[in-house]
Amino acid sequence: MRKKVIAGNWKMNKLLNEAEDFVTDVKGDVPSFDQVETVVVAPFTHLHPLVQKAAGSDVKIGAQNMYHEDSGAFTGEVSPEMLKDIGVDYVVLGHSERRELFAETDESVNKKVHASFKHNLTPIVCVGESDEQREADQASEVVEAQVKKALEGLTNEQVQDVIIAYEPIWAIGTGKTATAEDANAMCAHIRNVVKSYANEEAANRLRVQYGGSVKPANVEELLGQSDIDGALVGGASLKADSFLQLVEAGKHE
Ligand SMILES: O=C(CO)COP(=O)(O)O
Repeated sequence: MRKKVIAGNWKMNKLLNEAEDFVTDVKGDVPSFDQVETVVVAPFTHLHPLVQKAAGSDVKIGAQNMYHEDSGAFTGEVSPEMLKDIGVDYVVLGHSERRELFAETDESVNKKVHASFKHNLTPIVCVGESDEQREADQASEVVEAQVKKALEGLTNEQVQDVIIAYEPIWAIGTGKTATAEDANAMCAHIRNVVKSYANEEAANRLRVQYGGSVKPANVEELLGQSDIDGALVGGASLKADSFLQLVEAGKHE
């Protein structure tokens, strides 16, 4: 059985004191790491203080992006080595907002995935189709191409530690959620795509999250599906009480 991962992607929200208060509020109430992985994915400026706030608790901290090189003349970028150095454990890669607004490509995501393994960061790789692509019946192939490129060149040992977040773009921040059945079908498709080039065991261990308007009211149905192993949550992760409800729903005994 795959352990669920509930990750709150704050995007560009919260000032430092609000972020610290949030972690202080939730850290005593989240289930143990053995029951569910709880990740707060925060802006770069907040990462180090949040790692310190979360120390000794079951809350892990993730970054929203990074560059693929260790160091050098890359003004404005943050390296995987820097993230690891301050105690960050996860990194979200290829979010649709980064693909759309900041020219992130499947190639750059693949480089970053390799860099995350070099520095022992767990990558949360985002994939998902647009409204137009879904309307044109291209969702499966779009997602398949994104997954194949993102994971290109990984070993089976690495593949099993990847987290893929299936986030249909039309469901992000819109209040529209994919039906639990549709979301599950795409998550199962993703696992089958992985099986076509990694071994069965690695593909069965890899976790696939759903993201897009996940909230306390729909999380249980989504997480109850056979191939949905967690959630990547924007809006509903910003308040401590709703975030805790989401994490609680991911818990197994
Ligand atoms: O983009 C998302 C998480 O990465 C989803 O955002 P919402 O939960 O606000 O729809």
